[in-house]
Amino acid sequence: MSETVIEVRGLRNQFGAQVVHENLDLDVRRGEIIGVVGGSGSGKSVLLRSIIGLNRPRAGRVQLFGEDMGSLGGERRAAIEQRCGVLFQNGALFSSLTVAENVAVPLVERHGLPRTLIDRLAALKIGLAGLPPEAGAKFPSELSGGMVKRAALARALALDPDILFLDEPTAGLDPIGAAAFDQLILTLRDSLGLTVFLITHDLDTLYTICDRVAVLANKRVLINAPLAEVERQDEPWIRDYFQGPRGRAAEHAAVAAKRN
Ligand SMILES: Nc1ncnc2c1ncn2[C@@H]1O[C@H](COP(=O)(O)OP(=O)(O)OP(=O)(O)O)[C@@H](O)[C@H]1O
Repeated sequence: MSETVIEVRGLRNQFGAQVVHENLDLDVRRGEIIGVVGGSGSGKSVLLRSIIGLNRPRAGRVQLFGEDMGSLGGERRAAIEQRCGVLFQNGALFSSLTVAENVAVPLVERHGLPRTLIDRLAALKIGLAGLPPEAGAKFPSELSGGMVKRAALARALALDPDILFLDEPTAGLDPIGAAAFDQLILTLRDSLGLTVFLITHDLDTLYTICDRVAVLANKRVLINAPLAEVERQDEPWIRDYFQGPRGRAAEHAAVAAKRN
């Protein structure tokens, strides 16, 4: 079995009286694309933020690459954080910077590299994310929704991460744009050997690119397994989600795509 790169144990998150996670466990293996699903407000983004250290849990522990993030400090922690690239829900690009400048931000912050090298690396990442070279000079407001996602992806790839965290990357894209983005994630995983933690509501994404699916409900991960196994669970949320009309349509589309 492949190495576990993210290990979450006994996680508890609470805001005021609202308990979002209680005794939550999750394992993510090297090289897999894991799809994280759950109802709105079930705590998917809070889980992501807890794993990358932007949210301090009330209890439990998060290990990345075998290191306990709660007890690490300083340079060691920064070195591990650098191995994580994140694409936030809305892209979170700086609107006053061009795409190339946005992609350069992590390179400038972390490396202190010469400017010419930073510019070349930024151009490389822009290409990796499937954008044309001229997109580098544009501002986020000049881009389509799909291009904004790709620009944010280029920035997430800036420091050559081992794990890519994506929070609803295809939300707001048309079906063709969403399918193209899915294929890009798959290609990047295969070519760069990434592990991908992907929050999504997009059933097509689950059926086409995810190796395993983690379902968040009742404040914890109910199941973390290949889709075929998840679908068979007799649990109300899972049944409604996968056996409803949208779930069935996505399944049929995936079967038809594999046949062609
Ligand atoms: N910083 C915070 N302060 C207070 N409450 C918060 C904070 N962050 C998240 N929450 C609450 O935690 C719950 C889970 O939020 P989260 O954003 O993780 O949900 P989600 O599953 O990602 O939802 P969606 O699918 O709608 O994006 C929500 O009720 C949210 O309001």
